[in-house]
Amino acid sequence: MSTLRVENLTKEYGDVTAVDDVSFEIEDEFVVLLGESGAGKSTLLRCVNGLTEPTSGGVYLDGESLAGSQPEVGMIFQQHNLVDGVSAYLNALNGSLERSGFLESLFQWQSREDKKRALEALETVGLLDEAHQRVSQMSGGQQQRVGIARALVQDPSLLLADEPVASLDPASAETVMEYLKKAAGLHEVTALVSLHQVNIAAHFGDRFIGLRDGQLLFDCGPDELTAERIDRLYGNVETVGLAETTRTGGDSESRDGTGEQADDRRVQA
Ligand SMILES: Nc1ncnc2c1ncn2[C@@H]1O[C@H](COP(=O)(O)OP(=O)(O)OP(=O)(O)O)[C@@H](O)[C@H]1O
Repeated sequence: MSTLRVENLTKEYGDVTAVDDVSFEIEDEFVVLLGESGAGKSTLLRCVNGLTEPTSGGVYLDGESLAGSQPEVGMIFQQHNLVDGVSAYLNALNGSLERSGFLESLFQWQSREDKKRALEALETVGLLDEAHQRVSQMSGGQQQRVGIARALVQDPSLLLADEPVASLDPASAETVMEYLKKAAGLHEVTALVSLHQVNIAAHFGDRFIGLRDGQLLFDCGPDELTAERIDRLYGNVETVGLAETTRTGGDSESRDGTGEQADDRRVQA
């Protein structure tokens, strides 16, 4: 397990501050990054995996600065980023490219260990029987599971996923999230996953970081993911029908240091 520390991270694009002085630390958890479109989720994840250079602040994995692309960081994208014309197995095996190198991957010089890892990763996401099927013949959910397998083959200590289920129907989205959470647990990786579906987030997250206009609005556990917090994040739009009124009587504190009390409505998973 690894510790990810994001410290005063800021990313500006001209006049737009996409990520605004965000700090948090996560360890051994499955953390969901919530926020509406444009809140800065993708930019934050891209800064963490080195695809985007922050304007200021830093990102550290186990105390080491994460600048530039890092093999310890596995990334799952919304659009799979798979090679359509080849099998699920070869796509999964491609994850080893991040560790071994381009030539080895091009000539399929991956080690026996890598090949074993690719099959194990496909088994983790329930696709061992489909290992030799072309990705282009698979459903969107299956393709995303291949994307998870590929990230696992990279043997990361930190798993990032940017809206991994945004383009899937609700049932497939649940299935993919189940496999993603299982994979993170089995491989003991810290995971940071951006989602905009609050109900799915509430079902799977161990912890929730809310971003609004690039700023950290809350950082809380499942008991503190209240409808009021979600309303503030989305402006009363997305929570219609999601929030149930339940009286908790709890007095838990938020982790964002505001000392704010959890209100008495919680989002139902
Ligand atoms: N390469 C870029 N150049 C200029 N502005 C950008 C760039 N990338 C993001 N932005 C801006 O930064 C802000 C945050 O965008 P970002 O994509 O990180 O948000 P998001 O929460 O991931 O939203 P979405 O889910 O729609 O991608 C937005 O105002 C966006 O227009």
